[in-house]
Amino acid sequence: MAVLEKGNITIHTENIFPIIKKSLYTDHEIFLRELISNAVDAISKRKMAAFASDGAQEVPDPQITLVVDKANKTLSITDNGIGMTVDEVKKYINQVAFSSAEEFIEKFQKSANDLIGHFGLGFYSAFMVSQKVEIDTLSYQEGAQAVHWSCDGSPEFELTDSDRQQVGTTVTLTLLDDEQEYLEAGRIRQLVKTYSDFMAVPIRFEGETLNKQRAIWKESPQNLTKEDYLEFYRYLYPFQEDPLLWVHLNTDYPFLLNGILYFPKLRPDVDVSKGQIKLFCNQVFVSDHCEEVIPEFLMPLRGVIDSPDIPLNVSRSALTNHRTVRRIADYIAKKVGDRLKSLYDENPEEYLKCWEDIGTFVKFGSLREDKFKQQVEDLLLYRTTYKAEVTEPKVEVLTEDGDAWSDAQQDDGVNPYEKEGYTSLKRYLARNKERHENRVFYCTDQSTQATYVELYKNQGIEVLFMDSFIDTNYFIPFLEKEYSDVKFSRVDSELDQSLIEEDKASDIVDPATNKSRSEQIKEIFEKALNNPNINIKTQSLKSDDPQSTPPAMVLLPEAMRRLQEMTAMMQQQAMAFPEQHVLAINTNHPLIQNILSLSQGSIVTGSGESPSAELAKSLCQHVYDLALMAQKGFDAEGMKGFIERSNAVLTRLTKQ
Ligand SMILES: Nc1ncnc2c1ncn2[C@@H]1O[C@H](COP(=O)(O)OP(=O)(O)OP(=O)(O)O)[C@@H](O)[C@H]1O
Repeated sequence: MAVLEKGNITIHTENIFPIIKKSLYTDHEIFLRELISNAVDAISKRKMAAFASDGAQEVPDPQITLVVDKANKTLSITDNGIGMTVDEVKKYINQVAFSSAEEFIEKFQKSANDLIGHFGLGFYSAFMVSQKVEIDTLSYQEGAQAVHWSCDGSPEFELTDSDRQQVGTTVTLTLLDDEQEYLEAGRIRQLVKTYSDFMAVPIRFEGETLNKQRAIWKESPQNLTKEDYLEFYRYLYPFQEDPLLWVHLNTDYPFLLNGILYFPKLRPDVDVSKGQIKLFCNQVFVSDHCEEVIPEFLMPLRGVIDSPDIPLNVSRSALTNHRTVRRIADYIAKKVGDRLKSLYDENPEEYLKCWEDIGTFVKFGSLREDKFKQQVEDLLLYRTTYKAEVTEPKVEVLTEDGDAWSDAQQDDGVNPYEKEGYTSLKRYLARNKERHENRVFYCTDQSTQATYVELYKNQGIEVLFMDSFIDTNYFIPFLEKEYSDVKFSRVDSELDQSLIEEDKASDIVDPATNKSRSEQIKEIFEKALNNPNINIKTQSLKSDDPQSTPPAMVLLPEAMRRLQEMTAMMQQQAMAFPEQHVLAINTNHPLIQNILSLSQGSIVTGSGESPSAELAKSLCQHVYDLALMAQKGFDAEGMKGFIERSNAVLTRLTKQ
């Protein structure tokens, strides 16, 4: 074996080997990713060369083979790629590879462990785990001489002839004593799965192919089926529910970017602050966390993004401010918005199916990013008490920026979302302009606010259900800021003028006391409840059938309730029922009128109140209990009291 050359590798840093070995401590495992990537590159170069020679050269099926030799403590990576000539080894290994390693180390030393992918150390990363690295290679070029390069981790190398017959390269690592884990089959499999799963060349080890190879995000969306996307998702996130929808990113200008982002079905126990999107660079896995590249509000998404234009050897903080990265983030947000818009326009059924799950996400995005908000503004849906009937005439919406609605109209002229009981805010406001301009009535809890909703519905007033956490705590205040004329009132905050009529009871004055009936009712209740925190108001609810309206309702004024909600949220507690609240007594209701008569008919005796006055008092209490129950239900103590009082009332009523 002729020694072709012995020499020193030219390096400028004192000696990079100790640095490679020690400083890159945490990430030793990436050596395999780097060597496999080189092998894949060599294979595609060979393909290109064959292509250029118009098929004059035959190219074998591409393959990378990993072999472990435990006795000799070696791990080798063999490819049937382009190979290297002596001159190429001298140039690419001794010079190029080293100088890029040097550059990398310089950067690395500056930003320590902060680098996102530890990319670009390339071939020399092999020295992190090896006491000796050998290259055995034969170039594809005709008449090339196979060469053997060997280096023991000092800047000295040796280059000799080799008797290799097959075109390609084998890199053999004699592992350091404390790096023996890389002789374990399980570890090798795990590394290939993690980093090189989507490399387009089969990676063979102990008789099997370890990698999946197919990177569908690099393929054209036209060639992919729904099943392809689902299968890929299930592969990336096994044992998870299927995603709701996905966006295929595919651009080559002004940066190269491919990827697929999925909207998962969010489970409450998933921590969405930790991104689950995988970052790749030319199909090589880089990181599970790419918070710096993805806009924060897109963090709940899953999937893959792959871009060689994301700089990987800068610190994470530098990455956030990097111009290309910011543009990529904007691009991704825009594409997500576009996808939602097209689904909204083209497939209302599918959009609605997803809405309950993606609604929070879309709202959060709107809160966070103005551009995104503008994009999805008209796609935000609210469940409503209004339901468009197919026979109804089309609602004309006059919005400043045109009728964004028309695209979603269907043949029958009825908005498909309204047919299903959903509306946009714009449509709600337009529809109710005549009756309550710029007022939105909403409900946050369908069961505890059912009485109120019913009351509004019966009077033909439309109520929106805004019952998610984000609605009550963030989104309503946000919408009020955005649309400064619009005010939101929860159905139980006050009784809108349109629900009440002139209180006849206030006109009827009792000559004996000089008090109106309303004042008397108020007094009876005040006395019976004897609680200064309850502000009693008398009002007359509009209805053709007063018996069907509630006799009394507990009201929590909007501003006061919101303040309490906010305080509770900041203290991370559930909001306690406000001590101070309004009790609106419906003077129109027969029960209230009966209580008044009962109370007036009572004779005050010397020893206290007459039985009918006492009954009236108990009934007042009962009316209040029922109003409270309709508002919030009872706690244990409240329930006990309520049952006791109810039994007492019933006993009294059945006494005769
Ligand atoms: N298996 C191989 N077959 C053929 N040539 C190789 C092989 N491995 C390395 N080389 C050559 O050595 C050069 C240096 O490799 P190295 O991995 O250090 O850097 P790189 O691949 O050019 O860049 P990167 O920093 O992205 O890894 C390569 O550009 C290539 O020309």
